[in-house]
Amino acid sequence: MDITIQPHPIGGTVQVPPSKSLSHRALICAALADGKSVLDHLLVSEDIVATCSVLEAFGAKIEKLNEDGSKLKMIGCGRPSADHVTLDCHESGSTVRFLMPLAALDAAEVTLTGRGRLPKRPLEPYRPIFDASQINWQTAGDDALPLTLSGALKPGDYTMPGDVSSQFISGLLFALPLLNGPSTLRITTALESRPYVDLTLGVLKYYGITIDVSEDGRFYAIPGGQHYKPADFSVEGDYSQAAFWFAFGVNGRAVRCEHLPKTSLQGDAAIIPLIRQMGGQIDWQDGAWVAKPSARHGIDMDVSQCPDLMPILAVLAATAEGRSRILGAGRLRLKESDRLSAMADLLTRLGVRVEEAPDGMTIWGAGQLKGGEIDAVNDHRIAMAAAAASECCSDPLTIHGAEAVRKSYPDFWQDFRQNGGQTA
Ligand SMILES: O=C(O)C1=C[C@@H](OP(=O)(O)O)[C@@H](O)[C@H](O)C1
Ligand SMILES: C=C(OP(=O)(O)O)C(=O)O
Repeated sequence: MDITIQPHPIGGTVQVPPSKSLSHRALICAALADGKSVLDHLLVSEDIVATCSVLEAFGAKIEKLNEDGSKLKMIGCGRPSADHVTLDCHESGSTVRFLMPLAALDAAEVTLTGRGRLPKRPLEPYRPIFDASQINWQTAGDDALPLTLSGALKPGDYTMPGDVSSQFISGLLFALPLLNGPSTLRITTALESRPYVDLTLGVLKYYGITIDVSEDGRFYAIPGGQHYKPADFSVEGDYSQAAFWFAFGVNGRAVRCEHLPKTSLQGDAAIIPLIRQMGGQIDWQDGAWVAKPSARHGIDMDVSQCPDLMPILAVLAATAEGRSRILGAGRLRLKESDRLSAMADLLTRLGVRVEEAPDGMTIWGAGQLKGGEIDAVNDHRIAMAAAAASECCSDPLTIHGAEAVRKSYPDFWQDFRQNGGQTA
């Protein structure tokens, strides 16, 4: 789907969609509990559909309690039991990494498949752990999806790099407590995207799972024989998605983002101090964050703990005065697209001077951007960052592949239009 945007200031009030990360976690924990949990204000998007379909293949039962499925009753299955099934993880890195250890919990044979770029995104950090459990790991020879696993995950003392994806750590934290003995997990590098592991620990605790973690987040002691306890859960708004609206607000007219808590375990809440550090105005007003039109200057930003913010931070840098540097972004090349090269290409096409590096980029603020055509490269965050950039374009901007937003924010273009976006 192509969308052509006539540049126009964006402003108004937005109901921020539910957190994708928390929606995945609440669904998984409720599915592993032995009993009924009511989950409310869940995100409804392609990635969440993927997680729900795998959880149902594990034996969980899902009953929608409203039309779009944002409220549902989960009848948990306790321990997953999936044998000789194919688990379609769509394009969701969270789904495949969170659920792979659970799929290998018992001596089952399961095949995991993926779509788009998912088969190319790393899975090998799990390989030594699965090999240690004598789990048979069968692919077409490139460690990628489709992947067939058979065998049973065993308790043990495991190690894992912390600079590929935090999702591998979360995946082990979901599964290891269910084993019949204790395990430990030691992170062998710096831990990046650590807030996501903290998010996992928080939801696990809410569902009755206890894990001891060291101060630096690089050592986990996981008692076995634990049971998830059913619990109702209501999902808070998504700071990763709110970030796009904050950019609209500081570059256009004021934007009020509702359904966000003032503080959150979500790592992308870092967008607020980052915008303020640039000189942008964002205030907590009557129970919501309000981003207001405000000039900004360039800054240096380390995104190693908040990688999903990189696309919108690149746009905020391009529309600020002076130079900005984005650092700690090497892992952005491993997402739904190579986001570093995608954003360097997008901004260059819009007339911005960008210097790309292996793990980041330098951006010279251009104030006003040119119009033109860009490709969302099948990446929801690139599509939404392009929309944010369009607000500062002198001419219309056409986005090819704008439908990519359905992965995490299916109503994005509707919300965009409702807040002043002019699209053809
Ligand atoms: O655990 C999660 O919910 C996520 C972790 C992050 O991945 P990495 O840990 O690979 O950075 C992030 O990019 C992704 O959108 C969601
Ligand atoms: C990378 C993302 O998600 P996932 O890893 O779950 O595909 C994202 O939402 O930007």
